[in-house]
Amino acid sequence: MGVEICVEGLTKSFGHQVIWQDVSLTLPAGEVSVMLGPSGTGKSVFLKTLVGLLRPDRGSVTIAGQDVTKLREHELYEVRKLFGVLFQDGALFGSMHLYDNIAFPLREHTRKPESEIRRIVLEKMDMVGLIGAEEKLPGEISGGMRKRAGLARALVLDPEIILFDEPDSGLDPVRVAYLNQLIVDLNAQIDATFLIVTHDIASARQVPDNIGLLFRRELVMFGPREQLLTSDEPVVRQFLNGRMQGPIGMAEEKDAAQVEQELAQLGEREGRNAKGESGPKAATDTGMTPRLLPSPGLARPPRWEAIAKREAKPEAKAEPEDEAKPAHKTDQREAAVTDI
Ligand SMILES: Nc1ncnc2c1ncn2[C@@H]1O[C@H](COP(=O)(O)OP(=O)(O)OP(=O)(O)O)[C@@H](O)[C@H]1O
Repeated sequence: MGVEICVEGLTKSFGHQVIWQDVSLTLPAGEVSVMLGPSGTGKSVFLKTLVGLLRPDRGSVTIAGQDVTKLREHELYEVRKLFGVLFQDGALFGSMHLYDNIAFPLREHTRKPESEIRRIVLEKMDMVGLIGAEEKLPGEISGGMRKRAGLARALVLDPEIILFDEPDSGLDPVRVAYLNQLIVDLNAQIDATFLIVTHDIASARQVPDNIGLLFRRELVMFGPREQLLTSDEPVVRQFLNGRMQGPIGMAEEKDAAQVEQELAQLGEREGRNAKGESGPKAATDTGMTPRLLPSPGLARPPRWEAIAKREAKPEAKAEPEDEAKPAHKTDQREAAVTDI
């Protein structure tokens, strides 16, 4: 299960406001990818464009041989069946019990008998740890439970692709940790292609196979997790370390002189020069974070062995030919598999 999503030269604007341009990347089938970026850089717009809810100005989104951007409404309806989407608040119907909320897509899109619907709903509720909460209303449960109910609903049509829009927003750190484990376990079980938009750096470091970063109306970088975690690109380093020094400002971009001065000061502390290039002591915040593994007893997808080997020798990734490049200029997956 799981299908590849191939995005090429995608540009989206609203009126004169360009949201992002020339975005190219491949979300590999069955893998987990995370999209990061400061607020307002168009991550949600990107998700909506993948599902065909928004039309781009230029470019293509190829899924299972079809360019989503060119499809008519009735064709999009079919392609959307490949997707499960977990919206920020779970997007549950407030007046429906969880059971009916989760059964909703099955009743809307299939002709399955109620006995079959019951089997599927209970199976998905079990997967997200919600057995026993069938009769609860969304208003009676915690935010974490609402997210899990939204996830169960996203799963009922057995999607090949699951999009998560800030699944961790509004959750405490412990609930986020449980949710991350659930995401990793689900991916191991159903092997669908996952794309997660998040602001939670700890999650972005541990959960995905691939990370992308949107900034300044473009995709700064997209590539395997270890390449971004060890990258010297100033925007990537600033974002993954959640600090003020660097090109990303409070509300807008900073001017070049200010960025240079900040990075020089930071570099003095960490042994790097103003461009962010590494010196002997620069490893402080570019280290690898251990990957979150599926729970014991879950079979790991076949790609895990290759990824584990690759990550076991991240120093090999630091060599120039293996460096993550701006995603629209090179195919990151080629670089990713060179030493597997
Ligand atoms: N339908 C729309 N019409 C006009 N502008 C829109 C529309 N949808 C989004 N935008 C604009 O696109 C920009 C990007 O919005 P988006 O919600 O995708 O950002 P984001 O990166 O997901 O932000 P956050 O991290 O804060 O959720 C914003 O300036 C927003 O106002």
